[in-house]
Amino acid sequence: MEGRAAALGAGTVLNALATGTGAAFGIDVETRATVELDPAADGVAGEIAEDADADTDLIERCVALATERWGGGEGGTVRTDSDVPLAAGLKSSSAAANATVLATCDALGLAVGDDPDDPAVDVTRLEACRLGVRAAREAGVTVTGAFDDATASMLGGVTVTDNDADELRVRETVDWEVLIWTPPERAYSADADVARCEAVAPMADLVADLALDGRYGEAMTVNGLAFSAALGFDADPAVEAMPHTTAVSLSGTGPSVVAVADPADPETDLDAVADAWGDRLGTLRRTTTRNDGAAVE
Ligand SMILES: Nc1ncnc2c1ncn2[C@@H]1O[C@H](COP(=O)(O)OP(=O)(O)O)[C@@H](O)[C@H]1O
Ligand SMILES: O=C(O)C1=C[C@@H](OP(=O)(O)O)[C@@H](O)[C@H](O)C1
Repeated sequence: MEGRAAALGAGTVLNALATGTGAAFGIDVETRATVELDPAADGVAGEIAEDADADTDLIERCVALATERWGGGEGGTVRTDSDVPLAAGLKSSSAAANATVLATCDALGLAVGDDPDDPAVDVTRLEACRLGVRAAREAGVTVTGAFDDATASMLGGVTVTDNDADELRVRETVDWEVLIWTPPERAYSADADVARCEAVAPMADLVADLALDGRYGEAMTVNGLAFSAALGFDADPAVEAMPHTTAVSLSGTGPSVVAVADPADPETDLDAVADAWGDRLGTLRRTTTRNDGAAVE
């Protein structure tokens, strides 16, 4: 009983740590999971290809919760390999959880889809996403549950969510070119200074209003300024990028900064941003948004 799936990394439009309302968008950077189920196995053993010392609790819980819910409580193994850097603000935890839950469904021989009324669909992607969020809460890798990041990773496009209720408020497609700067340091969401984020709640409310109005670019840029200040990140990379982009923001609790460009806007120029960011330590990555989301492979 082997199953495989892949899920997306994502960038932030609105960090949910201030108010519980968040927004994010899927990008073309993937995490893949392979799950091998064995009814005789005692528990689940996880492995992360890029980092033998990283914490595998999240993906082990994802398999265990999924087999409890949709299978017969099988144990087994789970292995992820990922292009999403761990704890860099690009939603590695959401991508790993989503890929693992879908791979477990695949190993159980279940059909995954989006229409809950379709008799051919055993598990919807939104149900799978909520199970991954539950596992993330239990593993202690999240503050709010990060349903915003989880839905962007699972469904693709841009999503706006209420993370207190795990409710999807908006999902829309978005087509942007993307440039990401990831500094060498890491920032685990669970260690973020929540009180400092709550202090900028009036700005987060403004960002939510812009996002709910479909003004995702302006929302994202305001988010970046507010949360860079709250979390103590330098806003210079965002200021350098602003003249050449549709939007730019610190992603999640950092440290990555994500710049996006609407290809239909001749004023945007991500090459100019790459030049401006070129001397900074860390890595630069060019990609695009994705609107298809996670899938069984
Ligand atoms: N590829 C992966 N495979 C398994 N677990 C992962 C993977 N990437 C991240 N995680 C889990 O997510 C945690 C990091 O979560 P978090 O700090 O929220 O980072 P991010 O902002 O990238 O989601 C890790 O400690 C690990 O438990
Ligand atoms: O743990 C959480 O509840 C969250 C973590 C942040 O993302 P990162 O995990 O990318 O830092 C933030 O953007 C998100 O809205 C909520």
